[in-house]
Amino acid sequence: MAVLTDDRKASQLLESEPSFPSTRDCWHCGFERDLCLTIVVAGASGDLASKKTYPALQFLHHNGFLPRKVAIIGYARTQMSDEQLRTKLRPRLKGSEKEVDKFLEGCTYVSGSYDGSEGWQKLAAVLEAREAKHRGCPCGRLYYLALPPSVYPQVCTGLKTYCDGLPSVEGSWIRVVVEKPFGLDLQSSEELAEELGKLYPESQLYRIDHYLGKEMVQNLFVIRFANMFTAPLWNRNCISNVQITFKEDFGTQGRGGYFDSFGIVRDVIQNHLIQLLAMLAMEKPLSIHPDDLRDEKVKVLRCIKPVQPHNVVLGQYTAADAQPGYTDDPTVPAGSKTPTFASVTVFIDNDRWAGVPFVLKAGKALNERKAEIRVQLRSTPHFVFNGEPEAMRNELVVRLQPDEAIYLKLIVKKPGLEIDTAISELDLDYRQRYPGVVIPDAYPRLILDSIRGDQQHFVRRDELRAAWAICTPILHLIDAGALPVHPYPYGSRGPPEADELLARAGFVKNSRYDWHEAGAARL
Ligand SMILES: NC(=O)C1=CN([C@@H]2O[C@H](COP(=O)(O)OP(=O)(O)OC[C@H]3O[C@@H](n4cnc5c(N)ncnc54)[C@H](OP(=O)(O)O)[C@@H]3O)[C@@H](O)[C@H]2O)C=CC1
Ligand SMILES: O=C1O[C@H](COP(=O)(O)O)[C@@H](O)[C@H](O)[C@H]1O
Repeated sequence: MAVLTDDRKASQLLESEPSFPSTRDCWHCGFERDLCLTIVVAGASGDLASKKTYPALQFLHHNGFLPRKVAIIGYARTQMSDEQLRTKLRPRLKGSEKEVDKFLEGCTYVSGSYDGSEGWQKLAAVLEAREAKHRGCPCGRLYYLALPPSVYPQVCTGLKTYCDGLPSVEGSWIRVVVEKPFGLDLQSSEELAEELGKLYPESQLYRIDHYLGKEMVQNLFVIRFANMFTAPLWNRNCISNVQITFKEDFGTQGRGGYFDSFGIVRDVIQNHLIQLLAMLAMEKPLSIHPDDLRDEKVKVLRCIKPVQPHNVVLGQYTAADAQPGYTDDPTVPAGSKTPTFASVTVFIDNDRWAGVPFVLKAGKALNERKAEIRVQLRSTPHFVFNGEPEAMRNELVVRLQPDEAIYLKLIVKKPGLEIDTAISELDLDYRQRYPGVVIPDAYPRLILDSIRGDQQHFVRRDELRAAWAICTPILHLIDAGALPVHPYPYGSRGPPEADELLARAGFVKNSRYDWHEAGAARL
């Protein structure tokens, strides 16, 4: 129970109890209509909160995905009034002024420290007062930590100690949402998990990896297990190699100070790309129950041996075409060797995948922004047609972004009188196939899942452990400066050594593939 020492403050807080003046019925929420939901955004004054958390909440609110009895309370150390918070958030929110105002009316702010008790007591008083007004209703409290992980233990201790007093109404719950990075290596991640685990059981912890909230990542599960044609192909007999690629066409843009202590392997590969790998390679789960799915992800991740140094290429971007190099960023320490590019090949030691290279590639300041999965099949044996048989390979590409698409490169007869071959494609372009359909961003989906209590797209502790186990030895070598970091110009495809690694993985690039936008002249 909260202890509030100052009665005057308590009555003020009670008077200012917020709620959304939403008239929209929450018909498709999938949770109790009566739920009194309070979302606490800890770290509300920060970047993540204003860039991602609040806009995602506004999206859910605007589209009727939040229950009617909902309030959003920001909490952070910065002294700010409710109105100042609203002014700060306003430019980040979308929609008409009326809609934005409606959302912001339900957003209030409490300031307090993360390590003391006073702020948490104030917050607890607000929560309890609000829930008392809705006596008899089940209450949900979503504690969203938009904060650096270094303060998670303090914040969770404060929340647990002072803000754990839920009314005893059936269906009431408390959930804690945390953001990566979850540690710097296996040991520090385990220590953090241990500390949080003492305060909140796994069932209450929602670890966000926002790639799991992307449309095409969730689609992977369906493509793999709802289609008959994928099942017989999805193994070492048919698949030659797999590439999972993340590319950004911009550098650290002033975030270099943060990035420099992590590097691209911790920033993108250990989490997002390994999660994609698990979704791509796991066995079919018993059911779509979150734990059945996560059990399978853990199993496949545990079959992956730690990354070997000879299977790694690292890079760091340098200035080119008036674009600054990584170390030109004033927030980056001079002479830093932190990789902004990495390509790593891993192998899955199980019956399905033994010997198939999975190349995980991530880089900043490259030639394009793109995230995709490329499954390259083996060449057809005894190729009786003209052309280079090695290069005539089927490829299934799942493009996560930009512009979601799935295409299968297919060998066809080149139209005409001769029997000649060409590579064409079966092409599912989401913009064309689903015109006008808005594909929601990852954050609204994941926040909605956490409100619904669905942990399917959140990282379980044993998954996290398995992912760190794959990357930790190589990270220690990188940290020790024991691996070469190749320079690559800003805006290029990365260091050429990465293409050599890809070639060693058996990838064959077919230079004859000639893609035309729909409607343009074809072969
Ligand atoms: N629905 C749609 O929108 C469709 C679009 N297309 C488009 O057609 C174009 C060609 O498609 P696709 O063949 O799949 O993709 P790309 O030609 O872009 O790339 C194919 C693969 O080859 C690699 N690669 C590229 N250049 C080299 C190189 N010089 N040496 C070694 N490897 C290289 C790429 O790596 P890396 O990514 O690291 O450069 C990637 O793994 C793309 O722009 C694609 O978006 C095709 C079909 C459908
Ligand atoms: O987690 C991170 O992801 C972003 C890329 O996310 P996306 O949804 O825009 O693809 C990346 O820029 C950032 O460095 C990393 O920390």
